[in-house]
Amino acid sequence: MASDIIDEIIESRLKKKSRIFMNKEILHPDYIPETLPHREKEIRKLAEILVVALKGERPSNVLIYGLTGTGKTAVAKYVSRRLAEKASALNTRLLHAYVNTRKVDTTYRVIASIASSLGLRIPSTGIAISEVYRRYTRALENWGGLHIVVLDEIDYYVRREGDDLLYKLVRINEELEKARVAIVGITNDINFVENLDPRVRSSLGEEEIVFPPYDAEQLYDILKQRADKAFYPGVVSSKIISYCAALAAREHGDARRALDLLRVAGEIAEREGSSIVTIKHVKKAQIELEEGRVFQAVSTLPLHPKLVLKAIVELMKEKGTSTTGEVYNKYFKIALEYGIEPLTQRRISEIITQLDMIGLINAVVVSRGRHGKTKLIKINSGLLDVIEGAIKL
Ligand SMILES: Nc1ncnc2c1ncn2[C@@H]1O[C@H](COP(=O)(O)OP(=O)(O)OP(=O)(O)O)[C@@H](O)[C@H]1O
Repeated sequence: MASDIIDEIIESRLKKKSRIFMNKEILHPDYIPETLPHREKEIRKLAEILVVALKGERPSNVLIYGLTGTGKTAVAKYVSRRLAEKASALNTRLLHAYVNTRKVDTTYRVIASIASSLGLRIPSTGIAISEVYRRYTRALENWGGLHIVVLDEIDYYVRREGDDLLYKLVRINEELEKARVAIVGITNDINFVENLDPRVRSSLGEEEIVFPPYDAEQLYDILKQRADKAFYPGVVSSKIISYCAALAAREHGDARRALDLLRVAGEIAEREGSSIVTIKHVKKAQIELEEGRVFQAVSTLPLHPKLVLKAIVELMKEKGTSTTGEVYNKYFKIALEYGIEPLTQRRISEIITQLDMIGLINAVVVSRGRHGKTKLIKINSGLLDVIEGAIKL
């Protein structure tokens, strides 16, 4: 029986050609288009810093910041790839490495990944980090060229592993005679830089480029360029593109979010057997994406914030709203039920503020007359089930 269902799905999905997507890959966040509209200034600035590499000189290290989805990764990959292509045509020794240090999550793997772009094969375990580093330095020196190393999402890495590796990398040129390394660090956390070791900060930020958020018109152009190649003609009207652009512009001008919205709206249209994408599909996509984000945010919370959220969910279900004191009492009980030592009320107040900042709850300060102030805490009722489902203890 079950295999019949599978056969049926395979038959209907694989054999039926999409009427919506001509090439869905084009809407994928990792896809880098031939041109990046509205990033000409940033491309020019990064290329002007790095171009000296083609003359064999070491470019300054660069720190790129800007909010999520402002094209930092796309621009850094685009410029370093184009320079490497040019270098190969000119017979100049220039190679580039790109590592997302949030995904490649240990120091060992980060250096191994950087080294692999020089053709080094580092075993996945078994040698000391210092040895991997030594092999990388030796390979650089034997090769004698310029290595552009793009380290994306470095704030995650530094929070997790500290800034030792960055320190080593920005100092590596002192150990090298023939080869040179230039670092391009990318982060969307503006405060991150302030917490760096001052020596790392001054070397890494020899040059800084700030990426501003996109406005609705710029997002329109970005979406239009991708939509023209991703969808069959007539499937997505300019009204739909404007609508997605306006929604994403309202939420800090994030191109990734705008593209996700368009892609998911297309998927919903396809699932529903429609031949065009409508505003209704975009609205549904918005809900689907929001639920996905909330689920992700909740499931990656540490233990105590999860317990606090569980307390708030239970109070929401019992009485529709709650105060800081009630949340603490409930949290206290739940923690004991799970055999976990409860934190102080003060820590719980901080956690409530953090949950509010992430947008999982809504906390408003209210006066209780002589009894001072408290917070009224609520959860958007549309998200209650998703949040509850995501709290796994
Ligand atoms: N100017 C642009 N033209 C075309 N596509 C763009 C442009 N800017 C961003 N994008 C696309 O938006 C998505 C997100 O961009 P990107 O990954 O570069 O953002 P980011 O600033 O690095 O964000 P994050 O901090 O989340 O990594 C990618 O699919 C990228 O191709």
